[in-house]
Amino acid sequence: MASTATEAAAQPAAAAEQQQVNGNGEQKTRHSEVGHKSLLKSDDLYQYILETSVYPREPESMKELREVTAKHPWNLMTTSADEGQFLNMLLKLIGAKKTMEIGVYTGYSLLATALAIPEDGTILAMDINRENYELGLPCIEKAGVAHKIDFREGPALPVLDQLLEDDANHGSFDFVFVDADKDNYLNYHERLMKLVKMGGLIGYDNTLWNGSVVLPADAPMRKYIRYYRDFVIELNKALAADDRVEICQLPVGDGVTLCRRVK
Ligand SMILES: C[S@@+](CC[C@H](N)C(=O)[O-])C[C@H]1O[C@@H](n2cnc3c(N)ncnc32)[C@H](O)[C@@H]1O
Repeated sequence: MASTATEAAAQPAAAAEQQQVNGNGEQKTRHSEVGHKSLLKSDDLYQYILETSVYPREPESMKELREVTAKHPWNLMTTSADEGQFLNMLLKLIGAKKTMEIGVYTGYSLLATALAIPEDGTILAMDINRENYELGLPCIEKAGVAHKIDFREGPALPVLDQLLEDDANHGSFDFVFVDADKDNYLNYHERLMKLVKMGGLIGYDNTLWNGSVVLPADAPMRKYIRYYRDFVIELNKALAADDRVEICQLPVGDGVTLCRRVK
């Protein structure tokens, strides 16, 4: 179960050791630390993407929500602006109408979704914490898209089980974004495979888990990174072996794996 407090304790992306050869031909170890959680390990390149392609096109309401979130102590949990732009484009491309989000926090990915779906589109949004959702809600209301959102406070798993009791919900969702407790992703997956329509998409966030998926088990890692690392590795293997979905793992943000239901 994710602890928001421990997630909040997250520091910027992990420090990286780089081997470099200096002018005298000597091997040198350079210690570098990037100040963002994108897996693109260059501040300059990442900033270039944000400043060239993301911020100039970011809707005003998303900018406001990002700024509100930046003042919150757990702000490292938020979906990044480039990932928000990606989700918004993806939802438009697939023409998503009935959607779901597990893990809302202050609502940046939720607003990216709400702005992408049509006027009569819906988002069933779940989070154990309503307070954070309410922090971003004024920006969502100002954008005129709050009517699309059905927010449920509490753990997501029982809500999914409840949905499954009604046959009408089976195969009915166009898109689901999962960005919550990593130790439950496989439990979500089994349920979502029944709730998402054939050809529908599930996006799992943080599937590269701060780069820790390729670190040796005994490498130094922050406590919460270590705790979820094995769950994320297990998820990635399970999704790769699951013939009910086509998959595509993208190095956007902290890694997003898209699953398209085909069975
Ligand atoms: C990484 S944040 C979500 C970020 C969000 N998508 C955004 O764009 O800002 C993870 C969220 O999952 C929520 N969460 C943790 N466990 C949960 C559970 N069992 N059910 C629903 N939400 C949960 C946390 O309260 C937290 O707000």
